[in-house]
Amino acid sequence: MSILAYTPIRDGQFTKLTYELLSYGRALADQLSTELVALSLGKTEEDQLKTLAEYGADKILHSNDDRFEQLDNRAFSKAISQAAEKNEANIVLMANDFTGKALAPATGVHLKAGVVSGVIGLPESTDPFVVKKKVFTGKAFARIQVKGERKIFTLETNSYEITQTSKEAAIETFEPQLDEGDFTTKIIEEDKQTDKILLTDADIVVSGGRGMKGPEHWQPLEELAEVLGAATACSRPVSDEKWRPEEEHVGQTGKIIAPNLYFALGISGAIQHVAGVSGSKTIVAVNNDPEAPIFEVANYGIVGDLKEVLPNLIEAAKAAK
Ligand SMILES: Cc1cc2nc3c(=O)[nH]c(=O)nc-3n(C[C@H](O)[C@H](O)[C@H](O)COP(=O)(O)OP(=O)(O)OC[C@H]3O[C@@H](n4cnc5c(N)ncnc54)[C@H](O)[C@@H]3O)c2cc1C
Repeated sequence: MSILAYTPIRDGQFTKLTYELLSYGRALADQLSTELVALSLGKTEEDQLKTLAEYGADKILHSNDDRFEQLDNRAFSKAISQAAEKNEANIVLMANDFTGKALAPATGVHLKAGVVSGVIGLPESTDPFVVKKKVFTGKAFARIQVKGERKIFTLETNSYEITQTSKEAAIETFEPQLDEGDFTTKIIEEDKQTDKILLTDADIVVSGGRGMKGPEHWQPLEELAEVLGAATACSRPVSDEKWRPEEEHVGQTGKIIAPNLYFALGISGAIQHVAGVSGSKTIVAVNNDPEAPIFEVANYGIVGDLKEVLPNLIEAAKAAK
């Protein structure tokens, strides 16, 4: 038996979540006294592939097939299943990003595996096999027993510490058996909305709420984002009022994000907003109301008026650079 971790590549790089996934996979493999196999599909530089070992992989499988250039649910899930079968992997790990969310159910069908999405830690027990995930927009936990022999877990962002080692591992070529009919998706044209940092990929996000008082006051928020190399976001009323574009809206009905650092500026912290940002590693809130609910979820809170606090934050960020 082994554990297979599917490690998606984006713009030629593995993401932070990939390294969290491998660190998690390493700990799970140690717990089960088995080996961790990393699988990469599509063109990837050897230097990048080698990093997979540094974060815990015992073996790296790589397919250089051009056809893996864009995500295709059918072809990718079939390839992952074949890799799992070839390596007798009873556990398949994926990131709980758009790739894992798309591929885990289809791979589950191929492998007849039990699928749990958004797992937040190592199994609480392995006999029976019980994993934990957040439910009800992060207000409660569920412990889920997976009964089947084969299991697929997608790991929630920011739920496992990255551990780097000086390990090395062999890179093996993997050639899945796929025919043209397995590639069902063809991207004809890409029309990028913005060349700014993508909100869902951003490491740092600076977000504004109704406390910003109007679209004409957004310049300092954008300046802070620029100094920090951050993406900008907003609460729902802000996008409803057209102060900011709809694609910046985060929360239950907007984008779900999990950056390393989230600034909530003039955001009250309503449950529907927090549902979209609670996966953030660190939340910094600025609000002039000390009773604002955002302070219940914030790691750092500043009680004060944004007119005074924001220029100081910008200066501090510039100084830190
Ligand atoms: C079904 C449903 C789905 C929803 N989905 C979402 C969602 O996806 N995302 C979302 O964001 N909301 C969502 N909402 C709305 C949500 O309930 C809140 O109404 C909304 O998040 C509040 O936005 P806000 O914090 O920007 O505004 P407010 O609640 O008005 O808060 C503004 C905050 O700014 C502070 N403030 C004011 N002036 C200053 C100042 N000068 N300096 C510092 N602080 C100041 C105030 O103290 C206050 O805490 C949803 C609601 C429903 C019913």
